[in-house]
Amino acid sequence: MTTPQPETGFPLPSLEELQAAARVVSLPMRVTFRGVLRRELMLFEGPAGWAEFSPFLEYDDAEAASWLGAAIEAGWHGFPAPLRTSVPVNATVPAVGPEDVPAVLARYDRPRTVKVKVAEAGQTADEDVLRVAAVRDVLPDAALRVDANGGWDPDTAVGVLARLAPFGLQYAEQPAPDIAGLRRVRQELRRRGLAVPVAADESVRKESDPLLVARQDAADLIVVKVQPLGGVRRALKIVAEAGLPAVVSSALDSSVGISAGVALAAALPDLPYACGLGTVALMDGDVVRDRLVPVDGSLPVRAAAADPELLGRYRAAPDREAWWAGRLSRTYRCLATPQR
Ligand SMILES: O=C(O)CCC(=O)C1=CC=C[C@@H](O)[C@@H]1C(=O)O
Ligand SMILES: [Mg+2]
Repeated sequence: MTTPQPETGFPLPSLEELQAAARVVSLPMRVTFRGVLRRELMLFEGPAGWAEFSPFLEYDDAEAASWLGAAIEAGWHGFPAPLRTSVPVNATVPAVGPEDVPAVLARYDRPRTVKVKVAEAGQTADEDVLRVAAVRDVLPDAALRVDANGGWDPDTAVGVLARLAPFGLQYAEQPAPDIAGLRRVRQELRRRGLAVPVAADESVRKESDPLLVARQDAADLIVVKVQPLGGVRRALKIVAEAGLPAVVSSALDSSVGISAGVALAAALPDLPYACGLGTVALMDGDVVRDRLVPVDGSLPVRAAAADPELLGRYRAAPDREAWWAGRLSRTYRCLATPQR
């Protein structure tokens, strides 16, 4: 172990130790999400438990560094003590056609909250409205939220949210690409008397300063994800410093990564919203036998250990293992010698 790193706040195992503990898998999805039908990820078996390192393939090494910090926390240091034994989660509906909405929702056991993806590239506002309407038809009493992933400009966001507001929206996640856009959407929604709170996701996890959105009063709440924010402890600190309500969400992880999200949700002093941690239900394969799939709208707070047979079944092809080994070495260097 090294001395505590400024980036992570805790010592790092050596690269050789990480390499020896690493496995790479490719998990099939049931439905396209973020444009992918397979989720590739690296797992480590560390002394404190199983850990996931799964930055999306297009991320560069500098962006992936905080994801590796989160995995090292999970595998080598463990999580802070939980304050609760289960956490409420939302169902997630990808940008599917309205006819596919009932089948997606059927994968979830009694959801009370649903997040619906909107503003998908190549789709129209009418498609968003039809998708949200289809969810409302199936679940008349559920809390509904939408996630635009920054896909609208501020004017479009306000226009489409005005059409979606009558369905009853708990909040709109990242309705515009940047902090200035979020501020404008928030102000304009208020001016028009539309009671749709604005949540920041990419404007927290992709900004060099995750607190900027709170300081600039650009959102009503923040979405926090363990891997991009560098671990459970760092995410807890960001939430405390932001002073805004937080929603814990996934990065489309296997059950191992989801267990870290659950650990964060379990350790937050306040958990006012259901967590976006139900995404294992969208996957067709997992590395854990007792998968962290929501039951009766919630997940238990517990660790998740990868199973040797499943690791073998979903083992990635040799060229992909080599790619991940290269990414691990480069990302480790970024983490051990931070630029900032
Ligand atoms: O929050 C949820 O309900 C599920 C997780 C989720 O939506 C996401 C997971 C992974 C990558 C992101 O594009 C996406 C998000 O934007 O929140
Ligand atoms: Mg989001």
